[in-house]
Amino acid sequence: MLAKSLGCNFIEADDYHSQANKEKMSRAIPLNDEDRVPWLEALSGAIRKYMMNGETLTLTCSALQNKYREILRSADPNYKPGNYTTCRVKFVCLVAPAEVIAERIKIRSNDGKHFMPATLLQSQLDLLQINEDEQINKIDATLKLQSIVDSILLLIKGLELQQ
Ligand SMILES: Nc1ncnc2c1ncn2[C@@H]1O[C@H](COP(=O)(O)OP(=O)(O)O)[C@@H](O)[C@H]1O
Ligand SMILES: O=C(O)[C@H](O)[C@@H](O)[C@H](O)[C@H](O)COP(=O)(O)O
Repeated sequence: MLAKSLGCNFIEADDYHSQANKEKMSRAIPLNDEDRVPWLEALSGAIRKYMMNGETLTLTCSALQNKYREILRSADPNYKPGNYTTCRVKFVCLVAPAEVIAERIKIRSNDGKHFMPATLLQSQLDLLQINEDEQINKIDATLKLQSIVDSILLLIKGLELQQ
């Protein structure tokens, strides 16, 4: 929905997972850094391709830790580690109580449309870490989808005004 509103490209990060990663998650085994790094590097390469073409991209991704987000930020060839404000890769964190996320994952995996079981949620929440200095905006993910999209569009407008 956000990509449609922006008229831009869209990537769902799960589509970049190897078959081995998907199988591991479907067996309820959390990924480790060795599994994640090639996946994040492939995503970073995709971001860079769009950026170099002067195109905008919306990416939905569980980039749980700053070290993972750093790989995505490095898609910007001018990015200097830690220079979050000038980096052209921006993050928005969708926040919801664990019970809400668990319920949504359950519904989704019961539909048989996704490899991720609800039992993996706790390991994801344990890893999730956002540092204050990254200044990542948080949006309430319990809102209606249209309100979430509108809030992100407002944030993007704010960022554009700063430049
Ligand atoms: N704001 C929302 N309100 C109600 N249901 C939602 C909302 N956002 C996502 N969902 C539902 O939750 C499930 C997981 O959403 P999804 O976009 O696949 O999340 P993620 O990719 O972050 O795990 C989907 O079935 C989706 O329809
Ligand atoms: O780093 C990881 O452990 C995985 O990449 C993992 O985050 C997975 O991709 C999603 O959690 C499942 O997909 P959804 O984001 O669609 O729930």
